[in-house]
Order: sequence, then structure tokens, then C-alpha cells
Amino acid sequence: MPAARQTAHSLIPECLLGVLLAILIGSSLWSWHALQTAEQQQTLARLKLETSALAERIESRFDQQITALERLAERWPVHRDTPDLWRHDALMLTRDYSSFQAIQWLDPDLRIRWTEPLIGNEAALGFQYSPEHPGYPVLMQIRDTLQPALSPLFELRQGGPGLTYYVPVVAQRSQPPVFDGFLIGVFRPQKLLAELTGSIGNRHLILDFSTAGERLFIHQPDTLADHLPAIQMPLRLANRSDILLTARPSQSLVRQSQTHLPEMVLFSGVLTSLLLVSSLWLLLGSRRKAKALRISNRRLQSEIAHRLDIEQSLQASQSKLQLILDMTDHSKDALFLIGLQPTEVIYMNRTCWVALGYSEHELRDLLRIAPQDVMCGYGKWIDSWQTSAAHAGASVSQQTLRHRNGHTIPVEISTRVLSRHCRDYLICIGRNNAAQLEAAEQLRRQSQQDGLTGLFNRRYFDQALASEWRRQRRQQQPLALLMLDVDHFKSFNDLLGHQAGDDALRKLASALGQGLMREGECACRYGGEEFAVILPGADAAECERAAKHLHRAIERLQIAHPGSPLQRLTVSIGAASLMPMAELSPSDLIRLADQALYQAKSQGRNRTCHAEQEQH
Ligand SMILES: Nc1nc2c(ncn2[C@@H]2O[C@H](COP(=O)(O)OP(=O)(O)OP(=O)(O)O)[C@@H](O)[C@H]2O)c(=O)[nH]1
Repeated sequence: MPAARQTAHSLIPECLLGVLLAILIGSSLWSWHALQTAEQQQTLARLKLETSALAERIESRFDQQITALERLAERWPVHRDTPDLWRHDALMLTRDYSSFQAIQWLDPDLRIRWTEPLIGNEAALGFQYSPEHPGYPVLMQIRDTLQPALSPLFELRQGGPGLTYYVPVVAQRSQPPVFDGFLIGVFRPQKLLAELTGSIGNRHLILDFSTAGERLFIHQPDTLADHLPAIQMPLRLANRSDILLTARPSQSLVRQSQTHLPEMVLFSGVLTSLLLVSSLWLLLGSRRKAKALRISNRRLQSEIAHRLDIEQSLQASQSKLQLILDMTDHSKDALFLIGLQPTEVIYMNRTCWVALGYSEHELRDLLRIAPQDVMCGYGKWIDSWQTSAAHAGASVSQQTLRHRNGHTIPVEISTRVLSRHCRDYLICIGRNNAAQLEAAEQLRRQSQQDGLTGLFNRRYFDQALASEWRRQRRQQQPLALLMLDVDHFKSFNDLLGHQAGDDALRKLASALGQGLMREGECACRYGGEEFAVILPGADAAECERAAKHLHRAIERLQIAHPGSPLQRLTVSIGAASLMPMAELSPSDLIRLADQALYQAKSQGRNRTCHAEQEQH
């Protein structure tokens, strides 16, 4: 699965949790709103109920007042003749019901005759209703029906708006009754409504009384709760219903009706939602962790299995390696591995330390502290590999190792460079080649030796003479050569046989070898019965001395020679001594010595002739 799709897939649970949280919080908000609405409806219902009750009580209170007025009117036949009593009762009525502006008697001619209290109502006394007066139709209707009625709102003679309740009165309780005008209760609407609402003692409602769109009175005991609608209902006062009562809830009513339930429901709902979603989120996280743990466990198990495989393979490799190490320990060759940069001996087989007389531990310590004590020129040898390891493939070198007891061991070391993991290693195989060296030396010696006499042969003579020539030339020293030839050797062979001749040559050679007096002198068999002696640094006098010494040595041999005049074997010597110079060569020296030998032969043999003397 692509990574982006996998990430999107893994985010689905979080999205669902987000949606769930949104739904739960939405439900909490909805519940809060529903409860608030219910509370508002409850407040409105209470408002309606209280308004209705209030209207009834106002109407009832008004009914009480007009009933009191009607009762006063019933006593009119008595009051007609006793004005003082009437005055008293009327004043008592206005005192009991302070909403009355005045109590008045309107005579049958519709003129106001009496009024109580008089103070404040003087303007009305003597006033006669005309047909234009708003109350006139009502009066006419009452006169016909003798039923009390309330007038519409009109302007009072005393000033200001007013209402009047007309009660018909009769002069006598006879049949038919004698109409005697009207008893009038005058109200100022504002005062009436204030008295009515004040007597009821309402403190929760804001009451607004109006008629035909004109406000009559407003009662506001508290601040208006303007977020709720108003309740309107007509107020029925006596026969009229044109006063409209508008009731609005006050803040105190709202406070009384409202509870903290919506907020609590909202808070607890949001809290519960958060807790639920958090729990689900934690559960989701735990499940994911558990899943990750299971995957990790599976990986771990797979890794363990893989490691076990590796371990088994490692054990097999170790067994193989141990076998290889055992095999190397059984090798007669010294096998060792040296790591470069830094230099350290990484491995040695058993032959290494056994051949050098150490324990493994001792040899390792010694190689670390003083490797030159084990191998002469170790530092130089390592340095040569350090600088050329990258280029050199393999090489064989002759080295000298030192045994613990001090003697040296010649070793041929085959070295191959190996690079692994940015490091160079030297794989070395050392072999004690003392026997081979000895055999080679023997061969070399044999190649330089004369088979019969054991002296150096002609080949060696040529090399040695050339070498000494160069050396003496460098040192500005003379080089001398003695050429010896056995006298009458042919007759010796002829008389005594070749076997005797060989023996004689061997004895002569031995005497020559022993007769050498100084280091660097060399006796060689030049060919047949001829010998040569190289005398480095010898001048003519030393040549003479050496030749004499050889003559005496040969004389001492006393080899019988029946064909010789002296009856013994003698030699003739040609001596030559030269200062090696650039224009000369070793052959010049040989030629001179040869010439001197020829002279010695020609002068009678058994003597020495010196070419230098000849030349001189
Ligand atoms: N037995 C024996 N004889 C040898 C050997 N080499 C050379 N001769 C002999 O040495 C003899 C040398 O003889 P010549 O060169 O004639 O000289 P000469 O008889 O010694 O006489 P002068 O040198 O003149 O004194 C020869 O007969 C060779 O055969 C050898 O290795 N063994």
C-alpha cells in the first residue's frame, strides 16, 4: 500500500472520533437549547397565567368599587332628602376607594348637582351633559334600561382624562320607580389603574394599559426582560373592554423561572463527550500500541530466528576456523598475520613461538615491545610494506630471526598483501631455509673450488682478481700476483704415474694454502700444474718474501722427483706487482706474471722472477 494512502487510512479512526465528538457536543448544545426554550416557554406560560390572574383581580377589584357605588345608589331615596348623610357616605366611599376622583349626582336634566369631595371638583359642579358629550349616549341607554354602565374615556371638566360609571337612581321605591338621575363615580384612569395594580402587589410583571393605541398607565416594578414576548389581553371593566393590558416579564420573573439546568446539562454533556472521546482516543492509542508491539514482537522473533541461523553459521565457521588454525599449528612453516596501520601481529601459528623458543604469550609481548629483537630489521621491513602495501602484491624476502638463546635462524618469508575493510594485512609464511642456504653455499663453493686440490679454481681466480683489482684501485694500493708452475712435471707423471702426479699436486696445493701469510691473500689452481696466488697490497719486496716463503714450504714437502736435477719437486714463480690504474687491467698483471714465470723457467727453474724488477 502506498505511504500516502496508508497514512490516510490510519487517520480514519481519528476522523470518526472527531465526528463523534462533534455529534456529542452538538447533542449537548441541542439539549441546552431545548431546555432553555422549555424554560422560556414555562416563563411565558407563567406570564400568561399571572397576567390572566392579574386581569381577573383588577376586574374583580374594579367590580368591588362599582358595586360599592351601586350600593350607595340603592340608598338614594334616603340620601335624596338627607344631603349630609349622602355627603358622609360618598366621602366614606372615596376614602375606602381612593381611585374615585369624585362621587356625583347627576339630576334627570343631566346636570351635575352634587359632588363629593368638592375640593378639586368645583369645575364639574353645575355641568350639564349635552348630546355632544361622549358619555351622553351611554346616559340615554341607561335611562332607558336602568342598567349601570361605564362611559368611554373623555376629557373631564376638572382637566385630564377620565372615566365615569353611571348608576341610575330612583327617588322612591315605588312601582314604577321614579327616575331621579344618575349617581356617577368619576375615575382618573391612571390613578384607577395605579390603585388597582398597587393593591394587587405585583412585582414580577411590567404592565402597560392602553386604549386605542394611547398609553394610560405603565407599571414597571423591575427591569424588563426584553428577550421574551409580551402577553396582551383586553381588560373587562364593567361593560367595556377597550382597555388593553400588555404584560411583559421582568428580570426577576425570568430569574425565578430559570434554573441552571440547561448550563449544567451543557457542561456535563460537553464534559462527558470529551471524556468519552478521550477514552476512545486512548483506547485507540492503546490498540495501536498493542498492534505496533505485536508487529515489533514478530520482527523480534524473526530477528531472533535470523540470529540463531547466523549463530549456527558462525559456529560452523568457528569450527572450520578452528580446524584451519589446528592445521596451521601443524604446519612446519611459520604462519603469521600482521595488520598495518597500526602495525600489530594478529595471528601466529604454533611453529612461530616454538621455533624461536618462546611461549605464545612471551613472543606476543616481545613483538609488541621490541620486535627488532626477534627479527633483525623488523622496523625497516614493516616500513617498506607500509609505503608499498597498496601496490605490492607478494614478495619473498630473506630475513634473520633470533632464537631466545641468541642464535640466529635464517628464514625465507613469503609475504602477500591483503586489503580488507580499508585495512592492509600481511599474510606471511616463514620457512627456516638454513639447509637450503648451506647447500647453496656448498654449491657456490664447489663452483669456485678445484676438484683435485681443493683450492679456488680458475673461474674464482678471475673474479677474485677483478674484485681485488677494483678494491686496491679504490684504496690506491698495489696488487701483486704470483704465478707458480711445477718444474718437469711431465717427467714426474711419466716416471711415477699420474696418480702420483695428482697426489703431488694436492700436497703442493695444501702447502700453498698454508703458506699464505696475510688476510686477503688467495691461492688458486690456475690450470694443470699451474697455480696463482693473489697478494692484495703487496709491493715487490713483499712479493719476494711471499715467493721465498712458498719455495721453502714446497721444499719442506720433499716430494721425490727422479726426473728433476734436485731429485725433488720444485716450482718456478713469476711475480708481478702493479698499482691498478685506469689504463691497466687485471690481464696486464697476469701477463706480467706470466712473463716473469717464463723468465724463471728459462733461467733454470726453482726460482722466482719478478716482472716489476724486469720492467724497472
Ligand atoms: N698427473 C697429472 N699430470 C698433469 C695434470 N695436469 C697437467 N699434467 C701434466 O703436466 C705435464 C706438463 O708438462 P709440460 O708442460 O711439458 O712441462 P714440464 O714437463 O713440467 O716441463 P717444464 O714446465 O718446462 O718444467 C703434462 O705432461 C701434463 O700431462 C694433472 O692434473 N695430473
